[in-house]
Amino acid sequence: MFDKLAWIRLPRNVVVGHGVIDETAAAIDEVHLGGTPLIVTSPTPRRIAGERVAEQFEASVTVTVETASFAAVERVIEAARAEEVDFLVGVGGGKAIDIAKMASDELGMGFVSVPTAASHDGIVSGRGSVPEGDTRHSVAAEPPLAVVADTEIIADAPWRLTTAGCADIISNYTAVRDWELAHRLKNVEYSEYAGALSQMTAEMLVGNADSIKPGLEESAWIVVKALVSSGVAMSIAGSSRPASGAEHLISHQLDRIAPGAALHGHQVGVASVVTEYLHSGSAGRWRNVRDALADIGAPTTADELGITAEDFVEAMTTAHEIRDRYTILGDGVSREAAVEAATVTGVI
Ligand SMILES: NC(=O)C1=CN([C@@H]2O[C@H](COP(=O)(O)OP(=O)(O)OC[C@H]3O[C@@H](n4cnc5c(N)ncnc54)[C@H](O)[C@@H]3O)[C@@H](O)[C@H]2O)C=CC1
Ligand SMILES: O=C(CO)COP(=O)(O)O
Ligand SMILES: [Zn+2]
Repeated sequence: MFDKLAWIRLPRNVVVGHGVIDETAAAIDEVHLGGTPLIVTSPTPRRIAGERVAEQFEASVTVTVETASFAAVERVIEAARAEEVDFLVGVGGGKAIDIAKMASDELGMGFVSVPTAASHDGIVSGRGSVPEGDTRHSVAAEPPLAVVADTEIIADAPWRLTTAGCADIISNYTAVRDWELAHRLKNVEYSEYAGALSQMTAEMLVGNADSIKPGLEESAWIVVKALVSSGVAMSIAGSSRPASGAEHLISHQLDRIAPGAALHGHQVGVASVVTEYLHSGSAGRWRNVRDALADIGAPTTADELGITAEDFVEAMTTAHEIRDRYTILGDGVSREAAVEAATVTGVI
């Protein structure tokens, strides 16, 4: 019997442009979501965008979250049930959006994604990324029915959030290499479409690096398009594999070892310099990854991340334990190999 199944869930409305925050209710109405929204946001995005979304509805409820955790997801679920809302809107960075999409999944309610920063490629994906104890889960979550990305708001956000989003995209190079490796060595299911889309997204972003500059709304436009494209690759794959390999495992480990030190995108970018070195050696493409990061002004060293050499090496040597995801880290790199890779690449 033919037993393959592809169930690809994509957003129906993706609205990107200047001032489109004020079209949020219209974009929601078009996908036939009605009633009272629960707006899931964090303090700054609430002020910048959450209130502008809320005022487009007769009634709404807002919950403010601070961290990506299962406890925060539970709190949102309880609020949604207590207030008898009809659908959820995530307004903010990656954490608020992840919490909203995971709560929506549990509640069986529609989800709408309103990113206020181009800092991560989870704005479209049907995945949530949450730490728990010693592990980091990549869980299936409700993909957005609509995405509303206001380039005016996103261009006004601190520039480092945009360079983090670029670095999250640049890390697709190594994520795809890890995925191909896992396919060859461990027979992990691989989608050529998703792999090619993810890699092409990184290539296009790097090709447009000259147009990605602070203060240009055009930059927000280019980066949001890339983040959407990368999220679609994850939806096609049905996993975060096209956009998350060993560099993400190292970053997730850094979140545990040095919490709050740097943005997710910046961490995965620096980590991808060393994982590219592990893939292709000293003559390989790690310089291209480093130069692409440097061109858009993202960190290329542990020091620029605010992370000590010791912590970075510890993250490299323990990252394989965080999740059952085969990558170039195999069953663990030795301390000597980690120090060598991080030193040759100038990361430490
Ligand atoms: N589910 C998925 O497929 C993916 C999930 N992620 C997750 O997303 C998270 C990283 O997302 P980030 O956005 O980097 O972190 P974040 O959500 O913590 O946002 C970073 C900071 O920027 C603030 N912020 C957002 N918009 C702003 C604006 N316009 N002006 C001023 N401040 C603003 C936020 O309030 C927060 O303090 C991680 O937890 C990561 O694992 C990342 C990529 C993909
Ligand atoms: O950050 C991601 C893609 O950029 C996905 O992270 P996870 O693999 O933890 O879901
Ligand atoms: Zn990421």
